[in-house]
Amino acid sequence: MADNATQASISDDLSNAPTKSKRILDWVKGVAELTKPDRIYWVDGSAEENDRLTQEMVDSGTLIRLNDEKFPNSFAAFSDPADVARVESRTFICSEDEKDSGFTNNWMAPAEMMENLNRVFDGSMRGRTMYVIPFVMGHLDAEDPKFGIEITDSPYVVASMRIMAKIGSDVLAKIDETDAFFVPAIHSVGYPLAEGQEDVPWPCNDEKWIVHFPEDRSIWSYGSGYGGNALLGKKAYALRIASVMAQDEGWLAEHMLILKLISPEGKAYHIAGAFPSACGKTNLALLDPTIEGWKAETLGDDINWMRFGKDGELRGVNPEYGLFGVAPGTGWSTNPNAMRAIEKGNSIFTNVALTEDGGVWWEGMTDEVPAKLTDWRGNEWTPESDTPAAHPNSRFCTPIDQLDMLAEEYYDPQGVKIDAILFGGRRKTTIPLVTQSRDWQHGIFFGSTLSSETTAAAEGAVGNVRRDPMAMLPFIGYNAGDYLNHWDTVTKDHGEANLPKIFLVNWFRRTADGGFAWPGFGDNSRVLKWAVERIEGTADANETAVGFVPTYESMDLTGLDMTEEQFAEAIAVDKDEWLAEIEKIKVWYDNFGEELPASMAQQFEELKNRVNAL
Ligand SMILES: Nc1nc2c(ncn2[C@@H]2O[C@H](COP(=O)(O)OP(=O)(O)OP(=O)(O)O)[C@@H](O)[C@H]2O)c(=O)[nH]1
Ligand SMILES: O=C([O-])CC(=O)C(=O)O
Ligand SMILES: [Mn+2]
Repeated sequence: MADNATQASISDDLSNAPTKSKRILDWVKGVAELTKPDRIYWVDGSAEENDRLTQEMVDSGTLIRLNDEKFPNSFAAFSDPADVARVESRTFICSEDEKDSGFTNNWMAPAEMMENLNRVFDGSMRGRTMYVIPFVMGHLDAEDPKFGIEITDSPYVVASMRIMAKIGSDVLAKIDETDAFFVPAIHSVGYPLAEGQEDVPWPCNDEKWIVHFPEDRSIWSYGSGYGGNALLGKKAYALRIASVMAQDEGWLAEHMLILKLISPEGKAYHIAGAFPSACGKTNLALLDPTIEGWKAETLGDDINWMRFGKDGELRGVNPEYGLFGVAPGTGWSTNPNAMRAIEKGNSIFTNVALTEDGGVWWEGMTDEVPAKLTDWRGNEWTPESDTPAAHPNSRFCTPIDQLDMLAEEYYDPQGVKIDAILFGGRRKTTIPLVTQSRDWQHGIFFGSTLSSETTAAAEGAVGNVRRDPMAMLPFIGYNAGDYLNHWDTVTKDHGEANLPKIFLVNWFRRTADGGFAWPGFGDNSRVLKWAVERIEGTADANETAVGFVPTYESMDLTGLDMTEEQFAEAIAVDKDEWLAEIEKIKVWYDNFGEELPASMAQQFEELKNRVNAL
């Protein structure tokens, strides 16, 4: 399109915008002047619009429509093989002062970063449509709704954001009506099209920038179309920017699932759990308890915004509308609830394998492995192939209300009272199956020293132990020392009685012969039962140097073939392992320097003394 004609069409798109807000129009206009798209499209969020956009993506080869009988209204997408996960090395927190970003984040001075961004975004949307997506994280009728507007040149992002957040006309109307603050979030895949140039199914750029400006609460993302890099309501807003808002406003934005566990007597407990990416949040959130009479319902599988209620209790809300779950390992035997939700359709799968009858498959979905598949790279695949059929970080993106087990409190803007918090990671050794903290401070210590072997959810080597405080290492939008301090100060005045009990869990410990020490998945309900019985004061525990672990008798192992010796292996506290762990914690804590809260330094000293006395 000639430049004059493009400009005319852009000004039409602006004058026909569904908002009269000068603030929004000026911003959108400015982004269009920089990125130079062919047109601007205002996303209304309707089903008709989604049908149109997904059909366009089918026609252009970005999406494959799945067999409608097996997966209605569902699509598969395949990313560029170099764009398969969050890119932590290219993720920045650009505070004015470097100190406010801290050692866990990449930093660049805002002015210098803006020079970069102005360079890469200049003309980055040429030949494309610029979509404007108004969205809200959490409830539209919350007391203080958290709005955002994402500008993107990726229709895949529009369709995925529609699943993950509440988007469209109602949201824009509410922003207008209340003149509300919104987080401006700008995303470009960084693949402009020259006149006549043909597009590729998954446009992206080798150069990537995932940038957050905490002071003005804005987000710029360039070069990737994938997951947390591109769906900016999720990790970028609901964790990185929200953690900064939470620090200012006195609440907590956390990387946690929220589960409602109901006892045989009908008493409900709400359990939050912070596990690093690909360490079991979605699976626990969709738990199918294996113990008689206990039931579970889901509130959230990834993000938990916690505020203090009027009676001083800590309440949690899930700000998302969809599940963005790791596909491999999600199957009929491990997670039937996810499978039932997925089968209802309305989903986008990314980097899974395709079956011959127009369905999808991934490792662990069914016990039987299909004889022939098309793998995530588009190659023919058989069980003899030596690469996985689905990428290890392949994902299903599915509306959360398709879960049969969704708790009714999911719809309550006040959220639920959190009774327990679990911190968990993936550790082959050292960390017992479950440990209750000695008190609230000791629980924060659990979180601050949380560690896990790295997974495929982020680029880089898999399997190295790294510290991941509160499972927030890649998501704390400010100085990590200030973040630990915020956990401490924001909860200080509320008293142990109002605060949740804290537990450290490890579903991934290995036995001497290399197998898992604990069966995991639905059997994790046994650990949750023990935890709520600890809250009620009815379950026994042994006090160890690292906290309270269950006695063999106190853990309900009915129906499990687990001897006392095997259980002892799962909960063992080994002096040599802990001496080594203490050394590693020291190295980790040294990073904080002056910023380490005194209370955590003290917890560390106390742990050291207890372990040395073993
Ligand atoms: N052995 C074992 N594996 C588990 C258990 N729970 C989850 N997993 C596996 O861990 C992987 C990731 O699980 P998810 O529940 O998707 O992890 P997540 O924390 O939601 O991941 P993100 O969405 O990246 O934040 C899958 O391959 C699961 O099969 C468990 O209890 N035991
Ligand atoms: O953000 C993503 O791409 C997916 C996700 O949930 C995570 O990595 O924790
Ligand atoms: Mn998940």
